Formats: sequence, C-alpha cells, structure tokens
Amino acid sequence: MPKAELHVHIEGTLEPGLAFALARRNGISLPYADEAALKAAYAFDSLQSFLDLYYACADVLRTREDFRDLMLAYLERAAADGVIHAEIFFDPQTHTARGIPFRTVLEGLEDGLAEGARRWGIGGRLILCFLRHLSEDECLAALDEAEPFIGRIHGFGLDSSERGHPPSKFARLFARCRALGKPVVAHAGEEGPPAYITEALDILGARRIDHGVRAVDDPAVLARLAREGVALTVCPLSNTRLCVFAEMSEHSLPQLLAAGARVTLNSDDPAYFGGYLNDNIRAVQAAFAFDAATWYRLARNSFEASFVTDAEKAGLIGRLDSFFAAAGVYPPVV
Ligand code: HPA
Ligand SMILES: [Zn+2]
Repeated sequence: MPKAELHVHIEGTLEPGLAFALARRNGISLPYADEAALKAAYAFDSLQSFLDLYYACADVLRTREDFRDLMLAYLERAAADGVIHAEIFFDPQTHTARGIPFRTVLEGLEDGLAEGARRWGIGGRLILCFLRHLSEDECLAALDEAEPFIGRIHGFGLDSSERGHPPSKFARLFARCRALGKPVVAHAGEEGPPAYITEALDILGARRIDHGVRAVDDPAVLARLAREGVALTVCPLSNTRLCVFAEMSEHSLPQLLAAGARVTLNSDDPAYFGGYLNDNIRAVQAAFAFDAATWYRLARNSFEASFVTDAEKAGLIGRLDSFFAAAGVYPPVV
C-alpha cells in the first residue's frame, strides 16, 4: 500500500550492523562487544531508557558519508514497505554538541535523499527537531546555526525527554520557526499529559502532533483534535516497546480512530523498536483486524497530513487510489 511516513527519526534508523560498520570505519569503539550485545540492550522501560542508548549510538556518526549511508539504508527499507514520501526528523544538536558541523549533517542526509530519489523514486524532506531536555537558549542557538540553510529545511519539530519539558518552555523558539515560514510539529502526549498537546497547538502552533496517544485521557482534547483535523503521527511499536501501553491490544489507536482523529501510522525509531512501517502495520492488524476502508483512511491521512503542495498531495493520493482500484477494493468508504 503506498503511504507517507511522517514520524521517523533518522538517528533511530541506525541498525546495529551499520553502527558497528561506522564505528570500525571511524576507528572508534562502541561500549558493546558485538551486534548481539547491542541488541540485547534494547530492553526499554521508558522513553528515557531508550534515549540514553539512542544518543550513545549516534556517536558513530561522524562524516558526511556516514549520514548519507544512514539515510540511504532507511530509504531502501522504507521504499520496500511502499513508502513513497517521507518527512524525516533529524536532531542536529546531538551531533553539533560532539563537534560535527551542522553542514556535514545536513549535506550527508541530503546526499542520501538525492540518491534514494534516484534509486527508488522515494520523496524525502527533512524536519529539524530540537532537543527539549536542553534549554530554550541552546535551541535558539541551534536555530541560528540552521538559519543559513533554511531553504533546505522543510519544517521544525520538538523531541527527546517529554516529562518535565512542556511545549511552553519553547514559545520563543517556535515563534521564530513560524516567522521563518515553516510548518512546526511537536512530540506531545507520548508519556506526557494531554495538556502538553494543548500547549503544542496553542503555544507552539503545531500543525501535527507526534504521538498524541494520551489524548484519550482528556475527552475535550480528543474532541478538539478531531474537530480541528489535527493529524496524530502514531507509532504503535514504539509505544509498546517504551511501555506507553503494556500490549498492542491496549493501545489507544481504536479510540483515536473512533473519535474521528486524523491518525497516521509511523515507525519512530525502527532500528530500536522492532520494525519499519509495515511491521507496525502488521502488529496493528494482528491486534485490531481493521477493514480495508480503515487502511485506506490511514494511508490517505498520511498524504493529507504531509507538508507538500496540494498538487503534490493530489499526485500521491492518486497513487493510493490506483493501488486500491487494482486490488479491487475501490472505491473504499472514506
Ligand atoms: O519517540 C520519541 N520521543 C521523543 N524523542 C524521541 N527521539 C527519538 N524518538 C523519540
Ligand atoms: Zn518520535
């Protein structure tokens, strides 16, 4: 099924095999004996327990070529899953803090995007995420560094440790992002309360909410999301791996859909959470057995919620419709 992926962190696509290959290439050592030992560390009990490992592994990314190879490996997997458009997060502060120039990160990722478009016809854009565990002034300095490259950045986001770092901490930062004419998104309501979703909308001007699965804890917030057509980029395997929900069968996805929220499905950090987008779809289907119309709706939402022109959206949705027509289940109920 053709679809867009709107919530994937490029650093979270670093597979153990590539991590060790890059460590060797750069003459550095990872604090794990081998790939199996690294994989064994993928037992998380919270967002923070994952983030500690995610930031540690990112240390193997040093050169423009490393970032290119990382991007290309993700795009190959995504294209194989039917992703035809991806809006991909990157965390420049994770790299600039280690002395890697912003330009090296950006140009390496762009090299990968260009090669991926040539090889697989997949369209990719970059969304710069700020790390919310850092201060707003540090994030403003990161924005200063990015500004000379603004034409190459598709939008801005907010990620990292949610609890204790509400969206309101970044009001000035996101006002500047919006003034630059870029769409903004924010992680909210993953581990944090529904109030963080409201802050992301009202204070940051977020156009999509990343995760947002805790909206079900506040009926007013959930009703608002549905009424305003705010897209939620839901990441089912991430949520179960990070113990946001104990089991897939307990995920709030059916409640979000039933309330009329504009849900999309995504992989978040596929190297760490047990799968790429189709693995997420299979896990959801195993738990909830959605019908074809629901799958059409989810895929269509991914295109409608993307930050591309209306003409580009129409082209992407046309490819989805052709797929459903060929499968003989068209026109689906929308
Ligand atoms: O799921 C996430 N939440 C917050 N920050 C992140 N950074 C990578 N993945 C995530
Ligand atoms: Zn995320």
